[in-house]
Amino acid sequence: MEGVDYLADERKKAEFDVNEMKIVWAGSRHNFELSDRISKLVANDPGFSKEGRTMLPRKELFKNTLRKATYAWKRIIELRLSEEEAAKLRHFVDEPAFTDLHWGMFIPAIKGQGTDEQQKKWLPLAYKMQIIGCYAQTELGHGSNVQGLETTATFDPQTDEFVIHSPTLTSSKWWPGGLGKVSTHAVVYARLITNGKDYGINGFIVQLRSLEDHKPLPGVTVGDIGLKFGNGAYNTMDNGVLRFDHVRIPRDQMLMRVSQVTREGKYVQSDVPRQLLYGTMVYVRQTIVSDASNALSRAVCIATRYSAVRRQFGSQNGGQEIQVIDYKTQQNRLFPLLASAYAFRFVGEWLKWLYTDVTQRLQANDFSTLPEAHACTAGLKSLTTTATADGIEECRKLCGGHGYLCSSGLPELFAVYVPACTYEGDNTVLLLQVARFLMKTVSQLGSGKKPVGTIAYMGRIEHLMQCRSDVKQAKDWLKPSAVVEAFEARAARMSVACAQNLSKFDNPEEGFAELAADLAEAAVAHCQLIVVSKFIEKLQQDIPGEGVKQQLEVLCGIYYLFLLHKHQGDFLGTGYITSKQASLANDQLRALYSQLRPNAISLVDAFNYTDHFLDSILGRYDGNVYPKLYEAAWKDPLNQSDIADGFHEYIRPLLKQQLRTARL
Ligand SMILES: CCCCCCCCCCCCCC(=O)SCCNC(=O)CCNC(=O)[C@H](O)C(C)(C)COP(=O)(O)OP(=O)(O)OC[C@H]1O[C@@H](n2cnc3c(N)ncnc32)[C@H](O)[C@@H]1OP(=O)(O)O
Ligand SMILES: Cc1cc2nc3c(=O)[nH]c(=O)nc-3n(C[C@H](O)[C@H](O)[C@H](O)COP(=O)(O)OP(=O)(O)OC[C@H]3O[C@@H](n4cnc5c(N)ncnc54)[C@H](O)[C@@H]3O)c2cc1C
Repeated sequence: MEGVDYLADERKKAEFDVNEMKIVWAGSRHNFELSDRISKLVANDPGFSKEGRTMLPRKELFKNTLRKATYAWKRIIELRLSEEEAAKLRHFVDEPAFTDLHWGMFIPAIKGQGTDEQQKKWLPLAYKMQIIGCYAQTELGHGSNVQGLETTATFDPQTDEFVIHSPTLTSSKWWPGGLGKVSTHAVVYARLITNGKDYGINGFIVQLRSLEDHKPLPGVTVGDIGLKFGNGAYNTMDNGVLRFDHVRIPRDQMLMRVSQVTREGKYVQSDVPRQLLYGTMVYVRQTIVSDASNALSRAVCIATRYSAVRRQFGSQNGGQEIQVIDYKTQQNRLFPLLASAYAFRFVGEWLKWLYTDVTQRLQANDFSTLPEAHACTAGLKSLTTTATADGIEECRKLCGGHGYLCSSGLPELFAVYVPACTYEGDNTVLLLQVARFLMKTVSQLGSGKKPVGTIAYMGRIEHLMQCRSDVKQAKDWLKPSAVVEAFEARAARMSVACAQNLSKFDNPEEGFAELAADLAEAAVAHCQLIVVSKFIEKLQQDIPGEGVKQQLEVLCGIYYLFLLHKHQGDFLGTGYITSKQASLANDQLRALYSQLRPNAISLVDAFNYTDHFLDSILGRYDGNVYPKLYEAAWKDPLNQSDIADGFHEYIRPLLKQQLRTARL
């Protein structure tokens, strides 16, 4: 029945002020009001409908995305939306498109690596979308190893130009989003060669297509790389291939903030570190962490609502069966994901602060916090995207068979999300960057250099190497100090063990390669410590709203106790806890699940998602699942006629043949 809220009873059980929780989730009242307003604007506009998206063939799907992106731009102009509002609108349109790369990477690359003059020239064009750009770094042969890129940019002093060239097949640019069919320009990463010397990778602004007829410019070969995983999903994006045949660009299209080439062809390295060339990646990794909480919370919202609607077994005397959310096994799979969504939200907020801080310092030529910012963005990107991709798939399973239907929203969400584990740095490669940072920190411990920020705990290494947990009863695991010390001791001991093993090798690089799996685990332990600490720090703030803080305390407890349970081997193996203390942690975890249960639906309501954004029958706000599933099935193209296309060619002859055989 329309208009009935099938989850109303669940909502009545809430022990906290949901509206206040919405503000905590959004980060501020301003953010909440902004998201609320723009998400409704998008949901109520038929121009942004998602109807039938997963059924469209590629060409139509792609054209539909172009239509939506252009329509979004039209609305942004008509409504005079600010930059912040426009970004929100694109977010709620919820369809990967070339605009993500234009706004998310092309513009940031010019801002971060261009000189003031270059920014003045290119940014106004890009802001008005008079040029459309992408980020062309990865090649067919190299993605993770940026220093291994092969495209060349050779300076020609005769003409004051760079010659951009793809010398081999493997040097073809491969993957850049927005490149295949849309971008007019790209920031291309190529080896800078001048006076016969190779100075490594640098960014160059290169025009690819005519601004008149959109044809590729002479020397440019460009196209789409082909269909990707999933129905609809990331196939709305034109990930592209690009080859250059001696394409000439003016010298001033080399992005020159980090290094310059003079009119005479002299290479000049400025006093900013070369790593700033990787700055756009650091920026995007930071945004990916916040985005992990968006994607995970969506999946969790669907699985939680459906788990309250779905009933299986346990009916007595014809009464109702049990809601599957009441099974402890369902809670043990679902509630840690709900807690993780909140945990990633808060660590994302903190990371945004860290990024802003490091950016301000860089502007003042203070590069001291860059290594930590790199380690944090790389490590947290890896940790949160891995957990989110796994979490979305778990949510699909939590919804049983119906989760496998596209109308559940989960298959497409997974297919769109899962490449986040690979793009912007493969998750294992990024963990090894964190491990390098940790090994460097451990090796400098005796030098008098005090570790600060997220590795400050290493400064208490002597204590952390020998302390033992003092937990005596289950509720002792609710003490923040007990928890933080447990995660610190585990991370510190795993890092020190790696460092000790590394010291047995004559060649440190060989040792690093041999011990890579252990090093990646130490990096995970360090990153989990950051997430746990930031959640606990959040709880030390003043949080208004009846019962809000208490709910967050429950979620925080579930997040760290679930990790402790899952990684028991690390905590026991490093000798910080006993098996009795591990078992007490598990007792406390179960108790927290019971506390969370009545609040589960309201905790996902606090995400404030519209049904348009969720795009899931199982996750509908009103819980009216079965009639809508039934209705949706009949919309499938296969059901447009009772007799299937192909019946006369394939099924009828079969049946006839069976009849003949039967008569024989
Ligand atoms: C709202 C906006 C939304 C936006 C959404 C956009 C849509 C998203 C859609 C998806 C779009 C997807 C788009 C895409 O996918 S774009 C393509 C993304 N590609 C990658 O992420 C490639 C990953 N590879 C690398 O980053 C490098 O090759 C690595 C790091 C692996 C090695 O590197 P390298 O070969 O150089 O060697 P090294 O390890 O000896 O390191 C040397 C030193 O440099 C330091 N170092 C390294 N890296 C950084 C850094 N970044 N900042 C600061 N420092 C850094 C490092 O600590 C070391 O320091 P030290 O030990 O010597 O002190
Ligand atoms: C959907 C999508 C969008 C993308 N968009 C863009 C874009 O807009 N612009 C752009 O430039 N690029 C883009 N990329 C490319 C992306 O950044 C790369 O694919 C990514 O950096 C991984 O590199 P790779 O493909 O070379 O993986 P590989 O490095 O080849 O990874 C293969 C395997 O090798 C392992 N491995 C590699 N090196 C090591 C090591 N040192 N130690 C241990 N294990 C290792 C990895 O863990 C992985 O298991 C996109 C990719 C995807 C999937």
